[in-house]
Amino acid sequence: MITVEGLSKRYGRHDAVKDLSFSVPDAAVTGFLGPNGSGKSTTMRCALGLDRPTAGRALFDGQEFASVADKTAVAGALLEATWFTPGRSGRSHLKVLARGAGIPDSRVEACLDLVGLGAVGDKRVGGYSLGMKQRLGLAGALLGDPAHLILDEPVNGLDPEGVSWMRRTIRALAAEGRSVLVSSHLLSEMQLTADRLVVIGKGRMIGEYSMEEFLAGGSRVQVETVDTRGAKTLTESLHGAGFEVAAGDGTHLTVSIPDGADEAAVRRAVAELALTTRTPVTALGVEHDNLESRFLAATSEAQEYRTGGN
Ligand SMILES: Nc1ncnc2c1ncn2[C@@H]1O[C@H](COP(=O)(O)OP(=O)(O)OP(=O)(O)O)[C@@H](O)[C@H]1O
Repeated sequence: MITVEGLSKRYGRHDAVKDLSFSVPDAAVTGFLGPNGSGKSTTMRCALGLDRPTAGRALFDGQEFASVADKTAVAGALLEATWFTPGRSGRSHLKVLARGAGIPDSRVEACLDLVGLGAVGDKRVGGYSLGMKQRLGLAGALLGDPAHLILDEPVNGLDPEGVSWMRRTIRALAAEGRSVLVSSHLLSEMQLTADRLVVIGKGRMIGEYSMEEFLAGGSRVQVETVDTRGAKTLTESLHGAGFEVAAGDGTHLTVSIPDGADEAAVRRAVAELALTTRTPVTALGVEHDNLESRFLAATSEAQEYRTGGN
């Protein structure tokens, strides 16, 4: 387990992260989410001792990384600015890392195969695509067969097949018992990859949740009627039955499903009211919040950089 305790990092007068506390349990994938500039990379660097926190600490099974003897067996990291010598081959890059850490060359071959670079291991890293570099970075992180993994934007630059491969690999690495902390801006992908979420904004904690908890509630029945008269009639009868209804564009209704309510029962109740009020309906279905809509709602106050007009 990785435990982050009251971590703060100040650059000059700017708090990059402030009093972050969360945990990254074993045998699970913990997604690390936050808008651009919210402090994810800073937190990861501080946890790994690559940056010195202004306050607080990160513990790997109770020990600070700086005081761990066998670092490669404790934590492996894939960070955004992973540096490669362009003229060196992927295999030779890993061999240099492995020798520095007293890891046998046989492990280099195993890691190259694991990330699917076995056939191109002798090619110069300078000729690798961004996706291949991400794979090589992951191979480097896995050399010491670490108990904990810290991955900053690992799907960055991967094509759809690569993204799906990375998801399966990350999940398999966690299933072997590792704790995995992974950041990504690809929220639909994160929804499929992570078991838990740590959400931050402007360097502060927003919350720590199971994926289920984060996505809970937030579902509604969407109804489309043929005309505005029907929509009005149905809205009135839904109100009469105690439902919360938001009107859409005249023929569209959104009926909230209360937290903990049986979705199918609410959908049936809406359909029955449409029938009893003789309201012709062209569409009726349940819609769920996804990670993206939940994330945007959770971090709306904490967006450091916004797109013009939004
Ligand atoms: N070395 C540094 N010196 C000064 N400020 C820094 C430094 N590193 C990061 N920052 C600032 O700290 C804040 C957090 O940056 P960080 O890169 O950790 O965010 P992030 O959540 O990883 O962002 P992104 O999602 O864009 O990668 C930002 O305001 C950034 O400008």
